[in-house]
Amino acid sequence: MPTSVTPSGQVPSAAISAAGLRKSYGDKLVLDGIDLHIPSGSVFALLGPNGAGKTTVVKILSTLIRADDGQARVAGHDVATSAQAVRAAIGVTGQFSAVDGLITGEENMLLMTELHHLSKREGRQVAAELLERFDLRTAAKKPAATYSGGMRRRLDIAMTLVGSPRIIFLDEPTTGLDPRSRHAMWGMIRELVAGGATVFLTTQYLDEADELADRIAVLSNGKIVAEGTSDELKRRIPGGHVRLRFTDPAAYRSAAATLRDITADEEALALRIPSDGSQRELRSILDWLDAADIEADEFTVHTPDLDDVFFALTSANVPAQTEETAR
Ligand SMILES: Nc1ncnc2c1ncn2[C@@H]1O[C@H](COP(=O)(O)OP(=O)(O)OP(=O)(O)O)[C@@H](O)[C@H]1O
Repeated sequence: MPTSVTPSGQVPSAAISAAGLRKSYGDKLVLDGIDLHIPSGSVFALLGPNGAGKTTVVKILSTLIRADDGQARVAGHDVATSAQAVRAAIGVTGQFSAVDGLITGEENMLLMTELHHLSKREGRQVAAELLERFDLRTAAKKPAATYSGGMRRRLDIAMTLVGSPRIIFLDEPTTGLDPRSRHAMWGMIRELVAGGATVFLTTQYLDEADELADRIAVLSNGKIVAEGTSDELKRRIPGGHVRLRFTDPAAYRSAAATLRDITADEEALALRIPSDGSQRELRSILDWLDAADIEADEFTVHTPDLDDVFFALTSANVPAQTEETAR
């Protein structure tokens, strides 16, 4: 759901904004001019293949490293000149967890409450509430080293929430989790947003961005090559088609000879007919097959998904887009 306008018709303030961020490591240009505008209370997903620079963006925005060039503001503060104010407003869970495996989940939480200068009583209360909320109450007295990957990740996020940050960076929050834990994590992220937080998520998983994000940016070769809602991104690339599959090679050959504008896959005995998947087009394809007396064993409709978008946009053959077309 796009969140560019609130129900009252106002444009929400940006929780995170950036202009022209650049970063190199030695000769390697990692970020080549990144612009961002992320409204408060929304989920933004930065999507990109391994090594695209996602963590580097998170590190710059969370003041862990400095950009070589460009500006960024988080919670209204400049990351370069007001790093302390930025840190006070954000929570970050990264690929390198803050969880100490040698102490219990509860002790990890209490340590965090001390870092946030909460009183002992308040600290115990906040820790207990968060352990309960993240389904860790029964495991609270066990060393974190004995936790599963999903439990560890939940503890990590619970620790991040101790200071009630309004802006939360989640760097690949579900990498390595099993499907059940991933879905549980998605539920928790939705709860954070329902509570008013802004979430900046990095992920390699397209379904995760599709599920959670109001807006998605695709990072490739140091640039944002596309940005929009999941539906907007899917509309930008062709790829919709109807797939006909045959079991009888003679029927396949006869159909392949009769139909025009198709792509044939001889090995799979399958034909692809370009289509936008609309009811009108599907009806005319079916009429057309009937008229030609073609009976396929399988008829499937394929609409472009985020996978198609991702592969189309991050393929090495696709030239970088201009600012105008990428927005
Ligand atoms: N401290 C560093 N010194 C040198 N190169 C670095 C450093 N940190 C990151 N890089 C390089 O910068 C590039 C981007 O790294 P980054 O971790 O931001 O990518 P990513 O998109 O988060 O990847 P992944 O999904 O694998 O975590 C990579 O090629 C990486 O090797």
